Amino acid sequence: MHIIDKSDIIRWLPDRPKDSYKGSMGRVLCVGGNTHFGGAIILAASAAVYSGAGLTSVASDPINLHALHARLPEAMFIDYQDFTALEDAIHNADTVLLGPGLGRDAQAEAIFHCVLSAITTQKLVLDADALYFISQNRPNLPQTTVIATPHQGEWLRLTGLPLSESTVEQRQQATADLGMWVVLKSERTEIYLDDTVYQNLGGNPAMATGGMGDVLAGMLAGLLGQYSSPKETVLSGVFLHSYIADQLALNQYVTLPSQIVTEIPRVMRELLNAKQQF
Ligand SMILES: NC(=O)C1=CN([C@@H]2O[C@H](COP(=O)(O)OP(=O)(O)OC[C@H]3O[C@@H](n4cnc5c(N)ncnc54)[C@H](OP(=O)(O)O)[C@@H]3O)[C@@H](O)[C@H]2O)[C@@H](O)CC1
Ligand SMILES: Nc1ncnc2c1ncn2[C@@H]1O[C@H](COP(=O)(O)OP(=O)(O)O)[C@@H](O)[C@H]1O
Ligand SMILES: [Mg+2]
Repeated sequence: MHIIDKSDIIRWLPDRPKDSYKGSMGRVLCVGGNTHFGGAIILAASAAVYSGAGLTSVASDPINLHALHARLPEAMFIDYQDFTALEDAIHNADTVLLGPGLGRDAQAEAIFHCVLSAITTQKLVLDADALYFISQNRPNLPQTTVIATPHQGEWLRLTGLPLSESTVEQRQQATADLGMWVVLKSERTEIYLDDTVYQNLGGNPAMATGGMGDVLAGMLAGLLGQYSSPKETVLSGVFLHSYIADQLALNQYVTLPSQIVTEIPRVMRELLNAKQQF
């Protein structure tokens, strides 16, 4: 098992090219947020925007429209019940995040299948209720980069393997069977990328707050359109999420997911400055 190394993260950080424009910095679509869990998709979309994504859209229940725009006017909005608009939005994106706050009812299931079948080349991040539907239905996945971000409960539901009573080799095999890259979240998050496994040593108990995983999923989606290597992106996103949380925990008893979001641009700048000093 490899340990994620800060010097690699710094080296991999993309310089924002001088001729960058919004269309070249990643087009992200975040799908989720039912009438109860709008906060989950708003946090994820905020994390994508603050991670530097050029264009971010949210496909959600219309009840979340005003809250989204009050928090994040940078995001565009689609009613996720309008499948024609949803499919168009997927085809206009280069990365899709599916699951935070989606729910598990029949409407959520229909949206889940609509997104899976509309994906062509888009990279796909699956979290929360999208992972629930994967574990229930075992659908065919699109032939593109697919990244799942389960917590231990979601991992158990997906694979039947309790984290504490399984070996790395068993988890590697289970990941290969799933046919996705897996970010297995815990206090020592493990990242399963094909035949290589990484561990992230960052993170702390001040992160034990609802919405913290939604922010990680949004960061991964936001970064995927900016890095050239998806593997480096996943490792960088996991590292940055916990690195920011560890900085905040020096002065805070608890860290709010939205506080991680607002720190992302500053910390990425700090690490980019370190890269440019070499
Ligand atoms: N602001 C919002 O709108 C927010 C909305 N959210 C949305 O809520 C929806 C449901 O998501 P979920 O994660 O709460 O539910 P689920 O998938 O059933 O997992 C819980 C089960 O797993 C188990 N478990 C074991 N180990 C665990 C671990 N380390 N971490 C966590 N769980 C662990 C756990 O065991 P227990 O705690 O009961 O012992 C329990 O049996 C989803 O749409 C999500 O996006 C959230 O994102 C928060 C912010
Ligand atoms: N004690 C802890 N130590 C390190 N990281 C933690 C701790 N508690 C939570 N986290 C991190 O917070 C995130 C929680 O994700 P998740 O359970 O999906 O949250 P939510 O669904 O509420 O958004 C993961 O990235 C996990 O690694
Ligand atoms: Mg979660």
